[in-house]
Amino acid sequence: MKVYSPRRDFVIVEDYFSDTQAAEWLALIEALGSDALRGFHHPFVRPNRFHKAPKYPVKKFMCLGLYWNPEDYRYLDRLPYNQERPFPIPEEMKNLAQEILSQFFPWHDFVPQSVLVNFYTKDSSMGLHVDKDEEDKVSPVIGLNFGSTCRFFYEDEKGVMLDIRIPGNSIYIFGGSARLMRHGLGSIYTNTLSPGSEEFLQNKERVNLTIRQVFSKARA
Ligand SMILES: O=C(O)CCC(=O)C(=O)O
Ligand SMILES: [Fe+2]
Repeated sequence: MKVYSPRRDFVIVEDYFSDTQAAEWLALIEALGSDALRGFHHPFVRPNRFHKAPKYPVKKFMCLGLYWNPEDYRYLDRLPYNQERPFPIPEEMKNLAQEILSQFFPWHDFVPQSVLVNFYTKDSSMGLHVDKDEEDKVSPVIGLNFGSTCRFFYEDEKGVMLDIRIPGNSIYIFGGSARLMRHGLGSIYTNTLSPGSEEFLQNKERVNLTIRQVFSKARA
């Protein structure tokens, strides 16, 4: 494992997952993602003044727990396109989040309420943005990364945009003074699949999960 902080309150842990662990997480994501009603889909996004037929920036997407609606940026209990309830966040993923925080980030009462799963391919990227659709804007965001390495842009303490490479089998956490930093995704590098993902992902594919607390007070 290699632990480092590109800026204050932004922690990256490379080689966090072994190849067997990565394969187990990817098998779980594939199983959930292949469900026709609640699994991966390409979300609708609203036309805007620049794009008559905009596309969501990743190939496919799903949520566990609360659904983040890419159309209006709100969190929902049910999928807006078929009124199903999303899959709940698996217990082992909730436990993983607690374990990650206890090891690498000083935060105690984190309640995972939504997991956004983004599936990137060679044409995917994600523009600079701030994760600010959560009512709770202080609980950290935990990212799990599998597959290809990507270029990750982030804002430092002075507001300067910098970039780093985020490989598969790594995690990142941003909270505290980094919780509202701007960030975005650039290119995905070729021939960088991390060990354990070969069975599930092709060259230039990447899966990212972000585990979030959405509401300020845990909901029953
Ligand atoms: O893919 C990533 O690492 C980040 C995704 C992201 O920024 C988001 O879903 O808000
Ligand atoms: Fe984000």
